[in-house]
Amino acid sequence: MPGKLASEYASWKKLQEIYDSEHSKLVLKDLFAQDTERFSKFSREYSSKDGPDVTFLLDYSKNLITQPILDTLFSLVREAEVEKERDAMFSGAHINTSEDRAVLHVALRNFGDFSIKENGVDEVGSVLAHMKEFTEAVRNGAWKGYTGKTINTVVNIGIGGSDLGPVMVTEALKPYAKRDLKAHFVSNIDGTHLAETLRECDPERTLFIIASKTFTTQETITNAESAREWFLAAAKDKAHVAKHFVALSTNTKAVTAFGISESNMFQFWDWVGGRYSLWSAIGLSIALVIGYNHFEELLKGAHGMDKHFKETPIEQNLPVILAVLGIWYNDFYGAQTHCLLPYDQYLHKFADYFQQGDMESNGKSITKNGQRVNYQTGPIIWGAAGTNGQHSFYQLLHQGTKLVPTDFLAPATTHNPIGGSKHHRILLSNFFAQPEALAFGKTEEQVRQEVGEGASEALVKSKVFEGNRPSNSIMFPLLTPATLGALIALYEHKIFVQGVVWGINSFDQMGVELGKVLAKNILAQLDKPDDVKGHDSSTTGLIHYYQKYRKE
Ligand SMILES: O=P(O)(O)OC[C@H]1O[C@H](O)[C@H](O)[C@@H](O)[C@@H]1O
Repeated sequence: MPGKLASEYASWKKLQEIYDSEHSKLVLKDLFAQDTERFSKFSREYSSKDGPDVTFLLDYSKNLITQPILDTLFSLVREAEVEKERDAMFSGAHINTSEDRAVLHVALRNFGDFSIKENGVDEVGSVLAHMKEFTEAVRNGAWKGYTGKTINTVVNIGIGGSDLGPVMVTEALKPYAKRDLKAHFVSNIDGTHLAETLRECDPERTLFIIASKTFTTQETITNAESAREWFLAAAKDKAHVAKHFVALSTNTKAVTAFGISESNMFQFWDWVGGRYSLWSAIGLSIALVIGYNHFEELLKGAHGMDKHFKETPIEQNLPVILAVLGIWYNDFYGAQTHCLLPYDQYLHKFADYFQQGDMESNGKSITKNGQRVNYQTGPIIWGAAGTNGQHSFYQLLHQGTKLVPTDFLAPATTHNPIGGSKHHRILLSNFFAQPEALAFGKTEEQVRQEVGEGASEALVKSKVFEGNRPSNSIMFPLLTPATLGALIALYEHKIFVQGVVWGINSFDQMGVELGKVLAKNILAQLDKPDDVKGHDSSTTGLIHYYQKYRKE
């Protein structure tokens, strides 16, 4: 039942018993040796039923599980009524209870399959049409700047969900990009971010996209105001702002008060969470860079995964499978983190994106019913594009004291087959080798044979790989817009399933508020040492140090 403590479910208790009595016997080397069918039992191929072709393989055989463990994890999902909650989400029920909101990113990419009732859902099509018309005009040069020149640079000003999705996707889909349209993303309030970006912009040919769901975010509004000042220093006349500034927001009043007319505004709705918003008007920079048709493919790829999630029985449901494996490590093995390792340079922002997607969704400790959880919720998400990580943090993955469950992702084919795909074969050999090394390690006996007689015991021990470190591998033919859409939706729904099992609300973000309030108070005290009041001695000391050394 949504909001119930997960530890009260019978299957949770059973999982604890299984863990206590069996975990020392769960050794991947033995599990594979005992069952030659393990890969075919614990891997699944996804294929989209309609829409653009999407297919990928999820291999979860290198996990510390047996069929009975998996079955108990699926029972947990049933006990937590995940399917009921999923259907409630898809129907438009207000499952974001603390904010009394629906959660309908699936409505942004619904191509007629789900009937959803909520205010604004019937406007999705017209906003998409507006995005299509606008992006085509900018890309084909019909949209002109204030001196009659075409746009060659877009600057998306936004933060959090109004930044990370567009950044990650435009990077991931660069092969589809219009190369003569440069895209920049300014998020940080640090003036350096905007200043360094503006150095590369021509006011006559730059389009600023002010992306903010609330249109009250301090960083975004301050950056937008400074960008407008920079623009007006060249353009002089405020009337020219209309040709160079557009807004993506739910807050029409604040947008028009900023000086952007409603006709230059792309609307979305309060049922779109910031970290689930790249599918909405927030994706305008994506559509500008890769073209509207490719943006639509991205949406369709995600929609295919939505249908899979909505219609597939729990045992074959890929987001559910990823979710329960995560719960197994997080709550029974005590793993603190989850690592995302795409072996694809284009996906180099994938982990950054899901840091917000997962940690802002499931980094909660109070259930929907107001109880403190007595188990771990959302993991710390981190990662990097392969093979870079191998030369930095993989040491800890292989021989450190922490259990780090990992997801490896890779395309079979590269968009850049330089050297007859020589690079790609080397990349993939690493993608295959790392999970193998993590799972099966290297025994002391093997090390002894290698180092020969006379090697010190310490040296021998230091070269042993214990193995038994779990991972998932996801492989797809090529990173296309639709494939990326499906992969993002796969992880979104995984996060959803985990949130329901843990009984928390994955769709609010109360934890970001306190710091914002304190910063506002401190900002008003920064000028004079005498103004610094009401803080602990550490905070006071830090502010005084700043006041001693600051230069305007
Ligand atoms: O889009 P905005 O309203 O400007 O919000 C930008 C971001 O700021 C907030 O602090 C939230 O924690 C994020 O979920 C959100 O994506």
